[in-house]
Amino acid sequence: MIVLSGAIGAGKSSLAKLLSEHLGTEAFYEQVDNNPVLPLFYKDPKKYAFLLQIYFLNKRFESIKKAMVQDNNVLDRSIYEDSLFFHMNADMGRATPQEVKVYDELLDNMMQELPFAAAKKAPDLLVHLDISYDTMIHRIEKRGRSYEQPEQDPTLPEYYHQLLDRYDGWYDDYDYSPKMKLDGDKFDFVENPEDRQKVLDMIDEQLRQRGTLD
Ligand SMILES: Nc1ncnc2c1ncn2[C@@H]1O[C@H](COP(=O)(O)OP(=O)(O)OP(=O)(O)O)[C@@H](O)[C@H]1O
Ligand SMILES: Nc1nc(=O)c2ncn([C@H]3C[C@H](O)[C@@H](CO)O3)c2[nH]1
Repeated sequence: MIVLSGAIGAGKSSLAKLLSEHLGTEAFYEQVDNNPVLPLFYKDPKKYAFLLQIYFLNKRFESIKKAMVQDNNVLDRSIYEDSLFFHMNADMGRATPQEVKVYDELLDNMMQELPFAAAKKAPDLLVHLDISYDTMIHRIEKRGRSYEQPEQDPTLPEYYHQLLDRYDGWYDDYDYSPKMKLDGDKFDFVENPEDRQKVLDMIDEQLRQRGTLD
């Protein structure tokens, strides 16, 4: 299983599609457009942060169980990033210490139940898409989900800045599996065929080193 990570609009879903087609495997996407809690969360984060987190945790767990049955299936966000989001929101006063405790214990408990707890303890590779604030905003605008637009809510730019800051430390500390970082500002793997090929070559190389690609 290959896991993609990165902030909002980093290009995870786009790369998941590209990579899974290239490898002939299956991609598993985060529940966004059909997520009934996400718009509620952006409208009233304090009320819905915990519920949204439980929603994502449940869906993520379901995806991981399906994705891990075959080498090189692609997951478009890691379960570890859910926790990053939630702890950031909690530090912003949007969840109580009790909610954080329940979440952390539930996550811990669920992780122990994953089938790979017995054999493979983690993804085969984490591919992190690193983007700047300007790229993030540009992509959020390009994609156009109404509740994510900065003009909808004057606190969103600060939320996005904080998220990117946390991601830097998170990637440096991540040690559950081999990892690689791609410059998401530089490589336009969505529009530019040359960039697409370069990115796929870099990932293939890592997979060969891990023994999951011939
Ligand atoms: N490397 C790239 N170069 C140019 N455009 C890109 C790149 N990656 C993504 N995009 C564009 O940015 C937008 C967001 O991309 P995508 O939905 O893949 O991001 P994501 O990381 O899955 O976001 P989220 O976590 O919010 O779901 C899309 O419009 C996509 O076409
Ligand atoms: N609060 C919160 N916790 C999460 O675990 C989480 N995971 C994703 N998201 C939001 C970011 C994008 O708007 C959108 C798509 O990634 O969903 C989250 N929000």
